[in-house]
Amino acid sequence: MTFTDQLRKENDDIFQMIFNHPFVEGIGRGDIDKKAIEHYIKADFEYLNAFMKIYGIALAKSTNRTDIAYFHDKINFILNDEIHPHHNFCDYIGVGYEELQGHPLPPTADHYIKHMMYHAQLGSLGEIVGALLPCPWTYLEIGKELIQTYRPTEEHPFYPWISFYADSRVEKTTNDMRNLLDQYATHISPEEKLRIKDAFRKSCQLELKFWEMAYTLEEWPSQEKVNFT
Ligand SMILES: Cc1ncc(CO)c(N)n1
Repeated sequence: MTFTDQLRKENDDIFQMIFNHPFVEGIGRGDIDKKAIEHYIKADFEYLNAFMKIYGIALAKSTNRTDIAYFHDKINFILNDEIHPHHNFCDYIGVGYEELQGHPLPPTADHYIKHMMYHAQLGSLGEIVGALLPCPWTYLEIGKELIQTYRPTEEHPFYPWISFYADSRVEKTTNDMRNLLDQYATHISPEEKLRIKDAFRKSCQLELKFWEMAYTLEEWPSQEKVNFT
């Protein structure tokens, strides 16, 4: 069993909770509260901005051209391709994408990006990848699960979203990241492996909580804004 097989197995409890989350099931059924989608997009636009910055840090810590090219491609993928599932949600709720950009992050999304940033700033390349990997991996499996369970056709309102994440490009992103981490894990200490496991599990938990954040329209206790950067 590879290191990432082991990570997947040890976190199967969370993966199953994600598949059974009412927001995720709502994508499959084709009905989600419009306010929840709006909340999701507002947070996810900023989340993906943070994700690209972390790819940039991973790129800076890379030691060979293969890894540099990988992170470069992934930034491009978020910038130019991952806007499509967002547009699918925006079209469904009838709100322009621009209106949903530049909003402060609710607590869970704020926590998630700071968790990734922590490993990016203080950890090894392995730790960064451990924190990033649940992002494509959970979405790939959500896409596949939804296809299997709901067999959506092109008439399904979220067909573009579901087929985007079930697609071979997201599968390749996940597999490339897994290969990178599996190779990395062949020459690290048991302590570092534990740090990577911790980073990976927390990201899985925060993926689940991100859906819950959108579903419950989570906000800070006081909405009074501080300066948002
Ligand atoms: C929170 C979150 N996790 C994963 C993805 C997939 O890239 C996303 N768009 N947002």
